[in-house]
Amino acid sequence: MITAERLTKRYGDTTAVDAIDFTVRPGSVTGFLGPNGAGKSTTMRMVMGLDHPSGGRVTVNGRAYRDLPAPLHEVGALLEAKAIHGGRSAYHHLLWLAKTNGIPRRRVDEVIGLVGLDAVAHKRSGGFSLGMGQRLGIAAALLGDPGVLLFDEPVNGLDPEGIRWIRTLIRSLAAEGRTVFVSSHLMSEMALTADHLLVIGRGQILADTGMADFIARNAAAHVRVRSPQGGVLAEALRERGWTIRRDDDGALLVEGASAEQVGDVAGSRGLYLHELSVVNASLEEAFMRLTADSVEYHARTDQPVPAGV
Ligand SMILES: Nc1ncnc2c1ncn2[C@@H]1O[C@H](COP(=O)(O)OP(=O)(O)OP(=O)(O)O)[C@@H](O)[C@H]1O
Repeated sequence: MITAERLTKRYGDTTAVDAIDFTVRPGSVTGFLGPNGAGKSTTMRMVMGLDHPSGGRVTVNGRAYRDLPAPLHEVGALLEAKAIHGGRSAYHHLLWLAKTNGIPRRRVDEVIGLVGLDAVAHKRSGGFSLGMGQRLGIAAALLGDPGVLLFDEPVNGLDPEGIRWIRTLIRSLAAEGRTVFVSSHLMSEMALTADHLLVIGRGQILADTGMADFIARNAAAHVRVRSPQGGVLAEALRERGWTIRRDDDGALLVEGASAEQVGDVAGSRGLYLHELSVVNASLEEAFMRLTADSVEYHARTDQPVPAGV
């Protein structure tokens, strides 16, 4: 369990983390979402004792990181760009970590097998691909068999096979009853991985809720309809009081109506339809709506359709 109470971090005039309270619970994957610069990495670094809070506190299983008697057995983390001595092999890097933390040598072989690095374990890690480097970082995080795990952008730069592997691993760690806290900018991936979400914007918690609940509250399903007479159809739909937007390919996105209602309006005007479907709300849409005010720089791409198109 990870608990933050009034956790604060200031860098000069910047308040990176602003008196936040949250609890990350065992047995499920908690996703940590927020725009660039929201304070995710800073929060994770404070959990791992790499940054000192300016105020408040954060604990792992009730203790601050520096007070944990055997930290590697309590919490493991894959943070951004791990500094690993490139001249060392994966095996020797892990063995050195194990020795300095009183972990038996056989556990090194175990974690190497677990992350699938057996074939390259004795090669210099300096020549590792991004994916192999991530696997090595995860092996190090798992070395002490900790009950709490943090992953900061674990799928950054990975190929689809690597992404799927990490997703399966993260889900299985939570299924074993561990506390798993993971940040990612890949919304589609987060939607498949996390059960619970903690959303941060400008250093403050914007949402702390279950995945399904978050999407239902912050985004609505809509109807997508495509017609060769799109302009006439848009006008007819707008007359019914529904909000219409135009998708990149010219399709109309209708909010507040069912597919049947949209089809009936088209039918009553004798308009042809080339497509009519319900689009379920996505995590990405919910995230964009919730954090719109927390993003420092953003471009509008989804403009309402002007009247008369
Ligand atoms: N060492 C530092 N010195 C000064 N400012 C910092 C430092 N680390 C982070 N910040 C600032 O704190 C804020 C939060 O940064 P942080 O890296 O925690 O955000 P993040 O949510 O992880 O962003 P990203 O998604 O881009 O990785 C930003 O405004 C950042 O510029």
